[in-house]
Amino acid sequence: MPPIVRFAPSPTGRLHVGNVRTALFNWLFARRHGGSFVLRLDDTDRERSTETFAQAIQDDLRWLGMDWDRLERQSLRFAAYDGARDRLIAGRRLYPCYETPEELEFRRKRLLAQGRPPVYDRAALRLSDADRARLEAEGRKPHWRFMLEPGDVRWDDLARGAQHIDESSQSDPVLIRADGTYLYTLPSVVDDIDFNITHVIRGEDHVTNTGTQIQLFRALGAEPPVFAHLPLLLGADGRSLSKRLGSLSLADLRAQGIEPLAVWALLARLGTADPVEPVDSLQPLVDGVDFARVGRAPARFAEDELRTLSQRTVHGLPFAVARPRLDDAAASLGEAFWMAVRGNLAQVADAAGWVPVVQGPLQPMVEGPGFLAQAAEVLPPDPWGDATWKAWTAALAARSGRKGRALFHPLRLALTAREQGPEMARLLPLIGRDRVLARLRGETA
Ligand SMILES: Nc1ncnc2c1ncn2[C@@H]1O[C@H](COP(=O)(O)OP(=O)(O)OP(=O)(O)O)[C@@H](O)[C@H]1O
Repeated sequence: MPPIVRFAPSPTGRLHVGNVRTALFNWLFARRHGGSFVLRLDDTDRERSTETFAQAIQDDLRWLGMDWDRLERQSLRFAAYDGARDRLIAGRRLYPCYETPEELEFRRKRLLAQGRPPVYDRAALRLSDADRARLEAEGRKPHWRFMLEPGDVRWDDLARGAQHIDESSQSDPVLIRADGTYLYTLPSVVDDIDFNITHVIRGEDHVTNTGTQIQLFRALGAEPPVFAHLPLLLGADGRSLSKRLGSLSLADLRAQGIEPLAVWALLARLGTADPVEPVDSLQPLVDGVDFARVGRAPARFAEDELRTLSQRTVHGLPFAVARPRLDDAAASLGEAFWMAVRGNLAQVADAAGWVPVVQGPLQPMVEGPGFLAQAAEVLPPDPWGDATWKAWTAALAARSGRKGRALFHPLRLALTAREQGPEMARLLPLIGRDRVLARLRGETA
């Protein structure tokens, strides 16, 4: 059966590179195995989630070139969560509790003082109907706990290997707060069941919830999915990343002109057994995705590494990939122009800077006129091609007696008005004979 995976960010900020790494592992896994990818917006927290962030997350993922087969929003699914809640209550797996945070804290401290684990004692289960009625009459609202079954919960994690959590040492988790709002666990499991998620691929921040979630899947009559928990990505300083703090956002990288393929190449390979190297399509990353090759230590994200990789990516970027991001003038010059200039660009947008060199107008930089007049005299006739530059400079060397830098540099200055740049052999036919002649005469052309 083809896998169905999901990426489930909360729209409480812009995506950071850590979120993106988890997103792209999901996407790569789905594409590698012919499966599908669900984007699920965890927007049940109405105070912190915003529509602007929900849109921004989609924009950021689209900028990366990531598509999704299905989009879901938790805020539209409360009926499903309420249904699951009612089934759990009917099955006596969800029970109301009335303790205040202060009472719980007091009990926790007392247990610790006695040298016992601070596990919730299920006192609420011993309340009679009359006790509950009295508490409610006092104005107390219940929060709801999920009754864990004792013993080990085991799963084979695709990234971490065999795992187990002893649920006897855990407090029954609260699934619904006293104000009636759901914590993360129940909506997430209900969605995973309803969307037939086969593989939950996410950050290690969720490992500790997994035992409870597996029990919840079973309590709701479903088989748990396969899990893969990947190490969290850290900042270069070793600090954790957070959407709410705005750390290392994809939006910033985009504004800096970072190449999306470089983001993929770095995040898919960082901290794995495979070398980080530029790619010119997603295919090698799709083919190579393998959670067993991801190291167990948290990887650190270094922006300068990304910048270097981004430049190397641009240098090898096929025209078809670059074209949609070129301005009209650069795009209209076609593949030959792109192939000539790409090796000299820090980012795709910089191609625009080379358009006047090819198309004019350009004020040439000319040294004394004698040499350039000789150059004009031996300029080969049309048609021009890849070999023209070599033929021309050979003839000019013979004519002028110059060689090396003294031969080539004045030509580059006259024809491009720059000290450095793309190979002249490639630029020359793009500039064209008439414009070359004018520039050799020192005219703006
Ligand atoms: N540093 C990280 N490295 C890798 N994955 C991460 C990292 N931080 C979060 N994730 C993953 O991103 C997905 C979305 O999580 P979530 O929306 O809670 O992100 P968050 O950055 O932790 O959010 P917030 O800062 O708003 O709490 C989850 O699968 C989570 O495991």
